[in-house]
Amino acid sequence: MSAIQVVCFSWQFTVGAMVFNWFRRQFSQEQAAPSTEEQATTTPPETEESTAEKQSDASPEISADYLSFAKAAYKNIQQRQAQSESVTEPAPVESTDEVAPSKSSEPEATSTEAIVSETHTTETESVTVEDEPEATSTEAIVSETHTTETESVTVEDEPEPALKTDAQVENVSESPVAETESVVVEDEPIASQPETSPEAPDESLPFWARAEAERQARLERLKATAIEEPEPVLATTETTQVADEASNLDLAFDEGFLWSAEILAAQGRKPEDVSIEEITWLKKLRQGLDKTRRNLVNQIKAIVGQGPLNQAAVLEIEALLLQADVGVEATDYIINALQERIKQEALPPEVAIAYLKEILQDMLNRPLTSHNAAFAPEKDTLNIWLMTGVNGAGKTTTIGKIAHIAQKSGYNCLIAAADTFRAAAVEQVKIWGSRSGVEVIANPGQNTDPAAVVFDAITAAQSRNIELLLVDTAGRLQNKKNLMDELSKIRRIVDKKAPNAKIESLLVLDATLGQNGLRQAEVFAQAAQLSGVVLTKLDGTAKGGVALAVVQQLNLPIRFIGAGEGVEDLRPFSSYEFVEALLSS
Ligand SMILES: Nc1nc2c(ncn2[C@@H]2O[C@H](COP(=O)(O)OP(=O)(O)OP(=O)(O)O)[C@@H](O)[C@H]2O)c(=O)[nH]1
Repeated sequence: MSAIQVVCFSWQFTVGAMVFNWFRRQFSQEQAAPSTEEQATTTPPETEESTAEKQSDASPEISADYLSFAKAAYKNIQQRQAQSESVTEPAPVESTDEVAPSKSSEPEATSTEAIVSETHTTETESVTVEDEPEATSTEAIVSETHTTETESVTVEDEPEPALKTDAQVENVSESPVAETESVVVEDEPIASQPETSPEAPDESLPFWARAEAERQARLERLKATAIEEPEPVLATTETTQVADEASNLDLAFDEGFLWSAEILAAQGRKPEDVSIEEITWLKKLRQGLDKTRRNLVNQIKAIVGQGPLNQAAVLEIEALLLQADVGVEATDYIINALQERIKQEALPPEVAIAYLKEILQDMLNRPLTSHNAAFAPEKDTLNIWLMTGVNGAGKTTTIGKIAHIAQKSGYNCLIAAADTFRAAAVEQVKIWGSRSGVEVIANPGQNTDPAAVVFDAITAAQSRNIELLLVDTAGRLQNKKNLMDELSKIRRIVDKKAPNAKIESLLVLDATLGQNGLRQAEVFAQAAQLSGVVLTKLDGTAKGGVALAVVQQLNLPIRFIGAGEGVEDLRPFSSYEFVEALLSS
């Protein structure tokens, strides 16, 4: 094995360990594993309860705990990045380029080549594409304040071999924070670890440790049949040690980092499990919902802060919700629920907002009673996700982004370009496929039968042990009947050719269209046996409230949300995180 290959493999290993698995984040709670990757989505009642508690209990002590959590999380992120960089440093750009054409088995590290197969019977077209660097938007900035001087540190998560960040990472590793990173774990008397007292969390413990202890206790009660995998004491000791060290640092975090860390802490996450990718996404989500929040929340806060709701206040809230495209049905529901509680007593604004959060989260989770709570492709099985939606909603982009998440999360993925109605759509999906290093099955002819493409794609998927087949479908045909016929035909082919596959039919909806998008949705709902929604373009719209209208009117769960055009700008939906971002101060 050549030196170049050795470097490349060790680099890939590091990348594999570092890359955040968004699908696994969804899985973990379902499996009741003691990993800390819990999602509020899958346990709404408990999360709601704890959310409300936290909202109404924002004492200075808790704030201080959140701050130490953020510091510890930041330090851990730094530590991981420094470690990863020390391994990746020897890999120069040239060596990656050299290795890439040899088709390494790890597309993430050397995804410089993607093959697009055409389903044309006689012709197979290979397209080599250039390496698309990983999105570098995973950025968290904190300023580190030492007694006499202030130094800015930029941490940039760069799971891919982007040498341009060397300087930044060097900076980090040279900083005083990095110097204190060596963690001593032996002989450190740890008086009260969360693991040792899950039943009655010690009040003197930091907030995140109490949340973790409570979570452990909950899990103990719930998972009678689950495999017990006690957390190694070493890890806990390490966390505590890091937290202690970190809390001694004088760090001034940017608001987005702090808020994101709080959101993760509130879900029982431990500081060492916080990934920069999650922080970056949460910051982006909150920023994206800024317009909706400004229009909606600040005004609602002002109204509910005035005392018990009177008729005029109710009308005002109603108008605000309708303006945010929450829709009539969802608005009625929210107003009724609010009135139920607030008309009798005057609540402080924070408590009223906490209650509003509970109502919204409850609404967003309601479709999960009739659909799977956890949403991720099943490993070692063929999962087929049919993507539907009108042209321009972000369907192709969404397919590309999901393919990217799937690749990074270790799934074998394939795309079927079955939107043959529009020639450009096939080209577009090929570009996205190549960005993620995912193969695209297409038919070069125009207006060819989309069902034939789907048939070929399933055949290819079955012969190659593909775990996730993403099918792009046409969004606009000459008339509604044609559209319905085509979607029904595709569905028939899928059901017949892959009877054991796990099938999802996802509607991609453009949030900026608000209520108009929902009217289109109804057409698709009839034709495509929809099982979920992907809400795109939440960034920069004042109509973020449409998420509530979607679940209320369609009774479909939101599975992903998009908040940007980049490949990293789509993530699995968490009702807890969405509501927190929507209603945060
Ligand atoms: N701001 C923002 N733009 C997005 C988002 N998702 C998609 N877009 C943009 O929306 C436009 C349309 O996206 P497409 O993926 O081409 O939409 P489509 O539904 O496949 O439409 P056709 O390609 O016409 O079939 C593109 O310019 C995307 O970059 C998002 O979450 N935020």
